[in-house]
Amino acid sequence: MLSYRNRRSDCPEYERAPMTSKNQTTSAFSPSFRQPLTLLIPCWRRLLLGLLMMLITVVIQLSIPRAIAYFIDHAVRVDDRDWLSWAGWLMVAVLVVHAGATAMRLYLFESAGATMVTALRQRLYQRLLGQSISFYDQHRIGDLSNRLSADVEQLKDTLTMGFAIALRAALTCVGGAVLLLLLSPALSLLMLVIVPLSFYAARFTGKKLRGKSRDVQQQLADCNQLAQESFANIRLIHAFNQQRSAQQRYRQATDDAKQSAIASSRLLASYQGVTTFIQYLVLLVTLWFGGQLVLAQQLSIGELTSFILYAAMVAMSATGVSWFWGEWMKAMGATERVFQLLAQAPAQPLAAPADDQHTPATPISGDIRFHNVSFCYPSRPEVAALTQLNLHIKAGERVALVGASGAGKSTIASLLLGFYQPASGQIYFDDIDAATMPLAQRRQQLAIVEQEPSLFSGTVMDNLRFAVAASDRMSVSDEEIIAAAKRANAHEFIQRLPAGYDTHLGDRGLQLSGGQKQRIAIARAILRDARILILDEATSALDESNENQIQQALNELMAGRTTIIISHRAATIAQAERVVHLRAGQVVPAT
Ligand SMILES: Nc1ncnc2c1ncn2[C@@H]1O[C@H](COP(=O)(O)OP(=O)(O)OP(=O)(O)O)[C@@H](O)[C@H]1O
Repeated sequence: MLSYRNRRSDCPEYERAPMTSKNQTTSAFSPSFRQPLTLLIPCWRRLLLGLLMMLITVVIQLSIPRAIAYFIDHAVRVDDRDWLSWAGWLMVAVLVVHAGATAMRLYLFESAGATMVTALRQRLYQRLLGQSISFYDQHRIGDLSNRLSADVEQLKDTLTMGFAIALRAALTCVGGAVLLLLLSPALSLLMLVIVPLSFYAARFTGKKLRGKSRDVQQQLADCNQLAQESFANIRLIHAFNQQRSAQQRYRQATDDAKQSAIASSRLLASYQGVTTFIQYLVLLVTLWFGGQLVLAQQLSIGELTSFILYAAMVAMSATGVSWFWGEWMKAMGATERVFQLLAQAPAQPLAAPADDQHTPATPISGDIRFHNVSFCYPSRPEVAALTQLNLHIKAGERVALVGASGAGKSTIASLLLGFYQPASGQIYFDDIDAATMPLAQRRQQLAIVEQEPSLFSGTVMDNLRFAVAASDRMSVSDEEIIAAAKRANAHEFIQRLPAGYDTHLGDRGLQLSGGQKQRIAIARAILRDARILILDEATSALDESNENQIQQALNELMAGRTTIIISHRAATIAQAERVVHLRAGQVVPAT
């Protein structure tokens, strides 16, 4: 007899999902600069128009100091009131254009951000759905949902508004620098020394920020995971009086995240301090040196005024560009895992290819054969769940799988459903090697009633329709759904719900009892009308009063189908024509 301890497997080293897990906060994966920019492609029209608006505002902004210089040096010296009011109206008109272009620019960039973030979320969600079940065995749900929410949002802010602000700052910086050179090359040289300092400070801080931001994001994901787990297990927490310890764990996790966020803010604050100092230093030096030039009559007061305004503009824009560098680094650190996930190929052949979904399955009679199948779960490669298992279930046969907990009963169901692939050996459906069958087609032949059926938030009708929404029977009428519910003995209790079939089931279907959920699951299996039926502890939540009713429904469901019954209940096992005993991942030979 094999014991668990010596159930070591000859399973190959599984390829682990590359995404970092809880304790790995650093990753070798690093998105290129271009990668995030490709996300902007779907909204390029809006962005282009936004850039045009930005160009208008930059040109206006750059022309203001020159206009002021002209005003000081010429206009106020001539006593021409008509000219003054004409100039006033012109300025109002320019300001209106400036305000309009600013509003348009903001709207265009914000809406482009919303478009980008939606497209990214959809892509990421699709990628996640396409991963194998073993991927989910190895990743925490809280972590993944954080990628979809907080990480994506962070990228949006940087890529759209942040990018726009930086671009405007860069344009202003370059334009201002050219105008400064034209005004006074001597004074401009001073700027050449000081401005690069602010870029250097940005580069230095940016690198550090990237790492810190990645840590913050990971710690936030940890908090999210903790909260999700607590909410999902809220009954257990209350039953065991563990509210205080749950609170402590959450406090600890959020305090850790706070510490990292504070460290990040400290870095950012010091950087802001340094750049602000550089900014004002530029102004002071310009003022002092410019004053000398005015005294030497090499510069007019108007020119000095406009020079100072340009110098301030250039210094501020340089800070803006370098600020963006910091933000970019932060966003890259925070979203490394988003790009890691996007780069992760869907798990073929485990994932259902999209166009397979609608291809009708080649009908099979329901004959199943496991030939020398060995398997270990990718998250536990050191333990064999099945070892050289041989099992033949004839079409239409009703077989019960029994055995101690951990013997491998549910694993057989998971392999049939193609959640995992055998490490060695073959599974045949009607002599067709399952490995050669498109996964979606294989699944069309199977229906499962689980021990703890999952219900989605939505109406009862939605939850029933879910069984066939994307299968070979593309649509079913409400009447067919109600007929299935009647056959599953679910119709009566559904009718008693506040809005009948239109009653909204809460998160995870909490409003229903275990037995009611199982009847919904049976109705789903009836709707699927598959050749092979798997009942995984399907009657575990039934009391004696409704057991007979359910059993009737199940008998009708099982008629003419290959049925695999996984159960510990003698009454359920008695429904089988043959009982297969499993022990330590193998079939126990009949004595
Ligand atoms: N998702 C998983 N990841 C890693 N190991 C798993 C996973 N599911 C099951 N196992 C392990 O595989 C072995 C077989 O488990 P399986 O769930 O098939 O047993 P079972 O006979 O259905 O047990 P039970 O009657 O308790 O449901 C056990 O050692 C179990 O710990």
